[in-house]
Amino acid sequence: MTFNKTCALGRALEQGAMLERGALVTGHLQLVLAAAVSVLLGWRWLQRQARAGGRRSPPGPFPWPLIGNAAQVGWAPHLSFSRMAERYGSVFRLKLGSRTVVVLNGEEAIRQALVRKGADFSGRPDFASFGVVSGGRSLAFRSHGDLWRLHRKVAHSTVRAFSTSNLRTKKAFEQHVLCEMWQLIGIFLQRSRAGAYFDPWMNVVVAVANVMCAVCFGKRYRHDDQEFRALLSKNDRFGQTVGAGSLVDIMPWLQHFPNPIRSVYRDFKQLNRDFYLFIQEKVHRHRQLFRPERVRDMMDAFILAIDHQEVTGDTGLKLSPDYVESTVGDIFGASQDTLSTALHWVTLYLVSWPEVQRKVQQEVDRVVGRQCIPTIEDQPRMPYLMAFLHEAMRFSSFVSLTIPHATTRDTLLNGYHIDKGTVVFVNQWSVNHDPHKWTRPELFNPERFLSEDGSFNKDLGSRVMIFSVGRRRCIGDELAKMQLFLSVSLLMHQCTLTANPSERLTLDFTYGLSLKPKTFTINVTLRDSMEPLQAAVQRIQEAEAKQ
Ligand code: HEM
Repeated sequence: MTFNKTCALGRALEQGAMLERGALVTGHLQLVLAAAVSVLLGWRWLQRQARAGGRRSPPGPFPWPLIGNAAQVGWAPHLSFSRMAERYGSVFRLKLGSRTVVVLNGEEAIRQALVRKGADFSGRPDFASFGVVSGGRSLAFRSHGDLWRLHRKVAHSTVRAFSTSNLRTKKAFEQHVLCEMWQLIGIFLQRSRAGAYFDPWMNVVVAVANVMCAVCFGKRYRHDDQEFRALLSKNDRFGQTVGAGSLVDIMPWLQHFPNPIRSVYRDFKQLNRDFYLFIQEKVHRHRQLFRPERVRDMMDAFILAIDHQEVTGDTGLKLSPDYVESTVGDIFGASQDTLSTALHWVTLYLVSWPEVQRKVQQEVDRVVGRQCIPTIEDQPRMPYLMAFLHEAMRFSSFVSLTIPHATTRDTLLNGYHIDKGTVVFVNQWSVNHDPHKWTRPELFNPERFLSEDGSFNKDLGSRVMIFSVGRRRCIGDELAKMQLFLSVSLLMHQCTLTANPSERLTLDFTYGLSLKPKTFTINVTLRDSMEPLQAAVQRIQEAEAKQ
């Protein structure tokens, strides 16, 4: 027994000594490894410097092997980047996994890169996830080149032709918004019966998507259509995969063994397939009923331009027929996610600051009256509403970082050398919250956009950066502003929104390509009669029935 004990003790001591020796050896090994890694990094840095001909690359934090600076980016990359910019300057460099990333902060650096050096910064990274969107023919996620230029021209002119190009198209678009807002308000009132509070998110998404469905392929869906809701409910997962700082593309080795990132990417591929099939089915039916002399909607316009007129670019390149699907997919996807997120933030701000809501209602009543309904022509006479919408976009900066860019050639920015193919993150949030440009940017204050005479300060409004700038600037900015103006003016003319007193309202968000507010509930009451709105919708429906 004793022997055994001694033996056991002896073995334990021996094991202890071995462990200690092991620890010593491991300690030495760690030192040797650390030294080797440092030498390797130093050598690679020297090589890079030599390749850059001694030119300076942007400063930045020390990158760790394998993950680089991924741990420093955290849950809200735009906030981390703004903090890093205070230390390293408005142009700095990071390593995310295997990729070098240059981050641009503040208006000067961003305009310098995207506008003055637009050709050098208009590429997209060769990320695997970008190749999955719209069957690999996405306008938004593919890199620059002649085909992209032609694609963008066709898409941009068609979007304008069905929304903002003249008063007739504006009126046609306005009617789609009017019908959807009438439906949405009806549902809000139903869900608010007996003083109930409800989460407005999914109804807002369906209403916004329905406007784009009507414009793109002349169809709308019921709010309780489960298939449509399931399709739209995947917006978050899309944005989390393609948003700047997502781990899917910067650590491709994570795809080789089971882990949450691999599941996210598999989900992403599936949701892109589902979305593409949804659009493909609509295009198929449209092609069967297509008549060139009767262009019914945006989809017909793309079929006409791509299949029949075979538009060509300067270099003679053509878009193949499957660009109809990818273009409609891009426009439908890009618009419904961003616009529903914008309306969700607007709703949150209206219930968070009831005095702002009252001012909007007073202005709408003064300009429109209670017997008519707001129209797009009322916009110039509603400076407070315009100020509120611009403050909502500035304060939320809900597309905090644009879709990632990439350099198209070796280039110089602020005296720093940047290699061709470098990933570039554009921090729009830093522009909208720059304390040197905005007084107390952390406060929500629509009045900042009003001049002394009470008019809307357009110059200041144009300094809010949410649609990006330069060659990749959003092609739907005018449509988006028009839809937001019409939706909010109609909502405020008809209803009062109230926060749930048993809930603590928070301005926190979930990160992705667009920042989403956390769930909140509201109650909606009718201000007086819905008759003028009802009558306007009836007139539209009767006119449609006659066609
Ligand atoms: C409030 C609403 C919207 C916001 C905040 C917004 C914002 C943006 C941003 C930040 C980009 C990326 C620009 C860059 O990478 O530098 C973008 C691209 C794009 N947006 Fe929008 N967008 C909105 C609505 C729309 C709408 C309504 C449409 C379509 C009708 C649309 C279509 C597109 C397209 C096609 C691109 C890709 C452009 C390209 O890569 O060349 N967006 N948008």
